Amino acid sequence: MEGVSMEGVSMEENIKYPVWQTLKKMLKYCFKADKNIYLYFVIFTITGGLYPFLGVLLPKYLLNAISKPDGEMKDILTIVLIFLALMAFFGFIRTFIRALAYPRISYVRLQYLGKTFDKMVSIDYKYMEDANFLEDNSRALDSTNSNDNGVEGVYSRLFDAGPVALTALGLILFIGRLNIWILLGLLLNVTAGIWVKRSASKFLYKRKQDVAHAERRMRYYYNTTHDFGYGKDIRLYRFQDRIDQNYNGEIKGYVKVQRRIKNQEYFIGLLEILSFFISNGLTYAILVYKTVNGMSIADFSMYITAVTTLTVMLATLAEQFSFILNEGQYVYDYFQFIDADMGDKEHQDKSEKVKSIKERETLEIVFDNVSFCYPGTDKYIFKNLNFTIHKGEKLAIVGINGAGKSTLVKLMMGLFDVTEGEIRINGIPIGEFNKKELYAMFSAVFQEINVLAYTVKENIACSSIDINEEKVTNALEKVGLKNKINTLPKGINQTMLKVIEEDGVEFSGGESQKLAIARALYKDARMVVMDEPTAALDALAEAEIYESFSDLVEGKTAVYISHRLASTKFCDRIAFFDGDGLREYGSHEELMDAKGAYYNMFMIQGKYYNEEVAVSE
Ligand SMILES: Nc1ncnc2c1ncn2[C@@H]1O[C@H](COP(=O)(O)OP(=O)(O)OP(=O)(O)O)[C@@H](O)[C@H]1O
Repeated sequence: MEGVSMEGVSMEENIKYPVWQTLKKMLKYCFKADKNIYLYFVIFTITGGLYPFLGVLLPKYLLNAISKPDGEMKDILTIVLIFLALMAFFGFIRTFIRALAYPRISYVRLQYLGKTFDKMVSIDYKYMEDANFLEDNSRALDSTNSNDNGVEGVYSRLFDAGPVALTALGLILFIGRLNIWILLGLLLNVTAGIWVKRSASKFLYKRKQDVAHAERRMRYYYNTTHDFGYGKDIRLYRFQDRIDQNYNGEIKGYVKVQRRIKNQEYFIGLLEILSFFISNGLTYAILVYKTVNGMSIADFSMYITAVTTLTVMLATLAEQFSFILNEGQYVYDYFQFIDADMGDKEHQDKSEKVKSIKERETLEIVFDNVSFCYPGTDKYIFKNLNFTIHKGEKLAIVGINGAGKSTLVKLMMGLFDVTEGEIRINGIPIGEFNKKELYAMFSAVFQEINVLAYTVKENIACSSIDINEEKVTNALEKVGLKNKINTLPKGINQTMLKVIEEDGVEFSGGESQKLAIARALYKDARMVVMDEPTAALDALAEAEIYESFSDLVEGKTAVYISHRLASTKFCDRIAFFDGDGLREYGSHEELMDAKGAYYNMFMIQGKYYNEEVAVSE
């Protein structure tokens, strides 16, 4: 695929792209999405294309009527009225059709935007944790975000270009019959205009990485100062000065990029002015010469209006054409982005080979000589890791911060691909599963909880159809949220968050965590993965979850990551990770007897609990 590196999905700074192919694709897409736009285009082109001719012809007819020796006021008025009536008629239709078509064009653009949503939620997870991913693709993504640029900009300009092109064509034939040099002068002017705009845009496109980089950094300051979440830390730790200081540095960087772009535009803009002078000089010289040699004043006036109108039309056409060329580039990036396989395409050959395991079969997961570094880094989080999570086993994963506990579960669930080695689920390498099937095997609760602006029951069932309300209520009861739900006016039908509905309910951190556990319970997948699921819970709620843990994971293989070592007691085995990988593995009793790293950590944590208990006693 031209210009796109599949691995990093970063666009090369290649400013060539297949314009016609891109436009053809856009036109086909528009036809599929809304055929009426084509009908409107035809009417708009005819009415809008004829309209300017009225302005060109009016002066000639008027001057002829006025200069007639026996000319009457009545004739002049009739001419004016006929022209005005025709102008009003064409003008009205043109404006009316445009008003009908534009919302439809916006609708088509929103369909493109919807496709980016689909894409973003189905591409491999590894892209979501890649800091450069959004930056590399920002122009492709932005191309669906505005009414003025990108997809909608190109459609609007194509729509508007119809009448302009029709008028220009008529006037070219009209003026061409009089004198070909006037036309050539005008064409020189237009070509220079297109060239100037295209050069400026190419330069801007080449700098797009710099611009996106500078904008991302600027946006960071906007987000941190506007996000309530940062408000407390910024005030209490006096981050204001630091923010000011850094922001001022960023502005300088941003302005530097903008200045380079504007300087370039300025220099090439001077050439455009030069071509304008040449073209206009030529036109006036030829028309004056012709009038001196016998052409009537009425014709002089008509040709001057025709040339002026054609100049405006060609300039508009040039502007539209350059705009389409320039913005089309971002639409091309958009298509490249949508069409690129980022793990979201079902492969014919792969789906034939796709393996699956029996419906309710309990899972066994084997890490076979697994090594892993995050994409774009060379630091190994694991090297030659070997261990097995047996069928039905409850494994606690504990260890120091940054040891790779969360990374381990991300690998196990296929969110990242291993760098070396293999992970197998019931003997099948995870790469051979269909991604949807793989994700369906896990009920997971993560450290970060994401509540969506849907109803409580939709947040738990993760669907809006076929919700088993009894199952929802049971899950809520098991995680201790029943009382909370009973206080909500609409119960499980209450919308969450205030982003969409004003009466949306906001849960506390702990309540959201309980909701996430309820979601995992409802999913009832074959394996349960809990990554710090009780970090935000109070001691009572935590104890309740601990007590009901066996019930929650009954008959399933389960992995429980926690810094609270008390949680390890209800697990069958413990895997202790330090910065160098898996350090200790065994049951709680075995590891305590071994008096190693786990024993030390357990004793240190226990010491403070015991002291606290002693003090309170
Ligand atoms: N997307 C990422 N890209 C690059 N490095 C990452 C990424 N996510 C995590 N890391 C790094 O991987 C290492 C392991 O992180 P991980 O979150 O797995 O540790 P953890 O054991 O779960 O830590 P904690 O106990 O603090 O939650 C850390 O050094 C972290 O900085």
